[in-house]
Amino acid sequence: MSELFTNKNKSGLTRDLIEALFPMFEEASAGAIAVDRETNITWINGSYSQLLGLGDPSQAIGKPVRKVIPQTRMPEVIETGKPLLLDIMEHNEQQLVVTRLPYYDDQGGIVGAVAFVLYDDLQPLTPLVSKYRRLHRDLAAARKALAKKSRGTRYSLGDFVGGSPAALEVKRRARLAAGRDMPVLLLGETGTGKEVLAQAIHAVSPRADKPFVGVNVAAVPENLLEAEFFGVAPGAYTGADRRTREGKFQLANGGTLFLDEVGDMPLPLQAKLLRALQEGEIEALGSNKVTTVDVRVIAATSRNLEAMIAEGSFRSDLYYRLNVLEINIPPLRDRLADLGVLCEALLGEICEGQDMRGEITDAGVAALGSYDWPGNIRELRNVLERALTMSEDGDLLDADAIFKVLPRAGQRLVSPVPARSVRPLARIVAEAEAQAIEEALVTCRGNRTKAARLLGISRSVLYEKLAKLS
Ligand SMILES: Nc1ncnc2c1ncn2[C@@H]1O[C@H](COP(=O)(O)OP(=O)(O)OP(=O)(O)O)[C@@H](O)[C@H]1O
Repeated sequence: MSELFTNKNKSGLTRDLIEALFPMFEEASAGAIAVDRETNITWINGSYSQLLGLGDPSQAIGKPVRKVIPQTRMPEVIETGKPLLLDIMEHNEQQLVVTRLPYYDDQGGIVGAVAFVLYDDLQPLTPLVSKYRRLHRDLAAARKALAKKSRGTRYSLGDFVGGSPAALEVKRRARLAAGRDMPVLLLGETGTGKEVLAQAIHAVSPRADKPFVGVNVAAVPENLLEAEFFGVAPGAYTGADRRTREGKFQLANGGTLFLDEVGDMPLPLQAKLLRALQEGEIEALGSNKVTTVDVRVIAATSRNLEAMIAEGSFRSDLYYRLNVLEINIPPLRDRLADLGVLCEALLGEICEGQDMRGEITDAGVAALGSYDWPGNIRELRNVLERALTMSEDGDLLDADAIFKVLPRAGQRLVSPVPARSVRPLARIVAEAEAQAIEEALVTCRGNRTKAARLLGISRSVLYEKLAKLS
């Protein structure tokens, strides 16, 4: 086998192949040309000279190929002895797909090169080129998503949509917070974007390439909170788990810890949290070893912490520790000017990857402005999603489409169930539950603790159900 590839045989094989394939290539290609060792043209066929606008092909013979085709890479093929199997060459604003091959004498020395123009128009390659572009785009999007994921965040400051003076002030303060390594307290009703903002602050802070770890205080049962925050030493609980379990503080080490619904933290744990923040030290449950942690805390709440301090349910020293830089996120009803851009962004998100247009008329936006949005932007997203689902007008939402789904005082939205239709019981129960939760949240203006009480369930069960719903 290896003798086949000695220089002599290789050159013989190449010549044989060239002789056999040449007429076929010449016929099928849009042009062909040959040069000698000095890169002077020795032959050019009629179609190539026509393509190059030469008129009489014989005029080109003997001329250096670069004089006739300035962009050619034939000299490179002669110099390296390596073929250029696929290349795109520009000539007179035209893009030509070319292949260039060296050819040898019987001693294996290069005597020249031959080139074929495979396509003089990229049209036949359009499916390939667009597939390549699409893959390239997908790759860039996947890389971006991966980078965000490895930081632990999904949002950046651009995701906090809004151009009203109130929204711009929020973004200004968020940028300020990002540049300073200090605790931040985010205040705002449910669904106003506290988590969006916390992630965005982390993503533009010097800790961006370190973890972002979030914990929703209200969603964790009270007896598990300490372990959730500070971890568990091996053997802390008799029997079962003998491994170390890291808490959120350890997981966030070097990065940012987001304490959502910090107002729901029980008093005994508030004291431990204060110590962790003051000393930068934590103690895992069942351990007597103190570990140092370096964590930047961003806390958020929809509750009135000052009123809680007055009634004795929140420690004032913890409040001052958390509230070094405060950002108040206004409710949607106080920045209705942002409805238009928010609709555009949310409809874009909802329709992404689906065959839906998702647009809203000015009258549709004005209709949204008639409501007071206790669930804020989360509720706006739900309303738009529902309007699109029920839309009969090619996904263009007008005022009628909005009024059909907009909750009204005393009349909550009921999904249109065709009369007498029988559906699986589990689905009916799930829908009734979702509706009851929504009603409770609206009645309590988004206050989840009150809503849970109204529904007769614990806060953590309510959070579990909300997580499933979203
Ligand atoms: N300014 C904004 N621009 C675009 N989307 C937003 C904005 N604010 C919130 N959202 C969207 O609204 C939803 C709720 O946001 P987020 O979870 O950040 O609110 P929150 O204030 O933390 O709510 P909660 O207090 O109930 O946890 C998310 O889907 C988020 O993407």
